Amino acid sequence: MTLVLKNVSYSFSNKGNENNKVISHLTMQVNQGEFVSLIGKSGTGKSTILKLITGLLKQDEGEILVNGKCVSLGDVGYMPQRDLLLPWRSIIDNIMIASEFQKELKITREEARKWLTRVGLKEYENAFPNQLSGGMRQRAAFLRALLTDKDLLLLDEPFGALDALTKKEMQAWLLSLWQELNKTIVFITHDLEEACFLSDRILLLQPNKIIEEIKVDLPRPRMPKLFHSIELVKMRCELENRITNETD
Ligand SMILES: Nc1ncnc2c1ncn2[C@@H]1O[C@H](COP(=O)(O)OP(=O)(O)OP(=O)(O)O)[C@@H](O)[C@H]1O
Repeated sequence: MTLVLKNVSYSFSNKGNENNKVISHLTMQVNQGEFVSLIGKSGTGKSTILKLITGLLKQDEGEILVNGKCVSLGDVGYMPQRDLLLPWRSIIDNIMIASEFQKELKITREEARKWLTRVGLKEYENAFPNQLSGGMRQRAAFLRALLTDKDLLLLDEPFGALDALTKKEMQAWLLSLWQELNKTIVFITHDLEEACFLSDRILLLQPNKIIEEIKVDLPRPRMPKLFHSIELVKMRCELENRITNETD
């Protein structure tokens, strides 16, 4: 599974107005099995890029190809920034929803329960989304995205609403699953440490719409103790400088 964006531009309104372009001549590639994070200040267009990849939005110009073919809605696994759990279905039924539509990777209720246990939601399988905290809903939505049979997963700040400890657990868990399930992941985050810890590459979107690439050469498998390593701390500082310098 290779994702390619070639010369992609998008404006929300006044189409064709150069000054209003949210995405301008963006070219990027994500290779099979890669973990790539998109970072950048608020409003630089990160979520818009994911919506373009899913097919929820259609680019004004350029091409978006998965394995050489144009993407259409439903080709990729997507966890949007707002969780979008179905309010009338219990948590376990929300998790099971993908299984109802896909041929491969069908999971049984028993398996779904095991997954819920792994994300600390065992007691909530029969609860409804409005009975859960923001962080719990986020974990359920994350699980739902993960348990699709799609090779490409687009995750928009999946751990944004989690407390620091749960977040560290979920990050380590995501890495082990990413390897186990051989997924390709595009991940949005504002947490620079998280981007360093998880990614093979980081794409930094600057407000001037230039995209910078940073390779993360930290060895794998990565364990939480890596957060305290000099290499990761240095990389985090460098990213922060690159983000702040841009507007200086
Ligand atoms: N539905 C919309 N209609 C009009 N403009 C929009 C819409 N959604 C986003 N925008 C604008 O497009 C730009 C990019 O938004 P986007 O949500 O992609 O940024 P982001 O980098 O993901 O931000 P954040 O980090 O805050 O989530 C912003 O200026 C935003 O105001």
